[in-house]
Formats: sequence, structure tokens, C-alpha cells
Amino acid sequence: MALDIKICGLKTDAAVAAALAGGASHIGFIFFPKSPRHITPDEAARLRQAASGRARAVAVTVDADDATLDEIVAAMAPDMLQLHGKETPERVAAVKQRYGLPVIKAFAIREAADLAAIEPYRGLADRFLFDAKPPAGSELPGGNGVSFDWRVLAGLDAGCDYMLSGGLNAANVGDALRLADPPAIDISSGVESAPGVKDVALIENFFRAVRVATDDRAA
Ligand SMILES: O=C(O)c1ccccc1NCC(=O)[C@H](O)[C@H](O)COP(=O)(O)O
Repeated sequence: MALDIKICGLKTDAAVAAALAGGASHIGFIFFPKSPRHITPDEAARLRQAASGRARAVAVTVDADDATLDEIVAAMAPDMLQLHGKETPERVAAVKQRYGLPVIKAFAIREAADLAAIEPYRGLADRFLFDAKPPAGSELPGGNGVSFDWRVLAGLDAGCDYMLSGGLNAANVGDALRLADPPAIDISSGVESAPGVKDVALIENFFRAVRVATDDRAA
């Protein structure tokens, strides 16, 4: 099965183009004002055009209310919504019903026991995203460049569809793929030269590293 790759926190045409050229299956746009990757729905609407028919545009929000989601969905017509806050199963169900869009629900993971949190969301979220717990003092629930022990994911059942996220970069993605064998991966700060500043060369380098690792897996 092909590995899905999401490049998240895109803010420029050059970064979107590099993600698409590398073969991203998903591109993520952040709607969280405290994030250095935050953009407006109108900016996302323009940026996502290049991805039409090539990659899924994901709107990433944190405990967003209906009015905020209404504005995002109306402006940029995302292919998926990523809920990266403390959204309850009931909220996930309500969001799915209101917009008729697939939902990625994010969870913060440090140890195997943290995976129990997904149980009430099975059958509701279309895909899970496993990110590291934010470091103390961080105002961001994601995009912190911190990883967790990927080996805890190896125990998940085969039917569990998820993205491995948190602290990935070109140097460690091979280990992540080998240890967890995930169906999908997600990266943000590992392809940045500074917080919120995507670097085309780092994006290219990341895809190169993924190709090397996946070729090794297939061999
Ligand atoms: O990236 C952000 O700034 C962000 C802010 C608020 C909520 C979610 C956010 N990112 C979500 C993602 O999907 C990131 O790609 C994920 O957390 C991994 O980030 P990184 O560890 O930097 O690769």
C-alpha cells in the first residue's frame, strides 16, 4: 500500500509546489492564530488551488467553533478537516455531519497507554493522527518538532488508519517507517528553516529520504 505523506503548515506557493512535486498526498493549512504557520481562509483558498486533483487539502483547526469552521469551509473548500484540539467524540460526529467531510482526529502520545484515548473515536474519525505531547510551556498543540517513541504504534490493530506525526525529518523518517510501519506520515517543522518558514530544499530532501527508506522496505 502506498504511503500517504502530508506536508503541513504551508504558507507559500513555492512550498506547496515543492510538496506536490515530491508526491505529497495531503497538504495542510493551519488555522490557529498563535501558530507561526497560521494563515487566513482566503490565503488557503488561493494556495490550495494548485493541489486540486493532486493532493488533499486539509484544514487544521484547534477546538474551532461552528462559525470559524463555516468560514474556513466556505472559503477554501477543504477535502478534509483535521481536529487538533480536545474535541470530544460528540464534537467530531457533529463536525462530520455539518460539513460532510472526512475528519482526521489528532491525539497527543507519549506512551502506549495514551493510545486508549482513540477508542471512543473509532468509527467516527476517518483517520487518526498521532503527534507527540507538546513540550512544557508550548502554546501549540502541534508543530513542535517533538517526537515520541514510535514503537508504541506497532501494537495497533491493522484496521487502525493513522498518520504518524511529530518531530519527523529527513534523518529520522527511515527509523519511523521501520519501527511503526505506518500507513501515513505527517511533517511540518522538520522541513522548515525557521518556525513557520518552509524550506524547499528541506522538503525535497525529506521526500528523498522517504524514497530511500521505502525502497529499502520493498527490497
Ligand atoms: O503546526 C502548527 O503550528 C500547529 C498548530 C496548532 C495545531 C496543529 C498544528 N500542526 C498540526 C500538524 O499536523 C503538524 O504537522 C504536526 O503537529 C507535526 O508537526 P512537527 O512536529 O513540527 O512535524
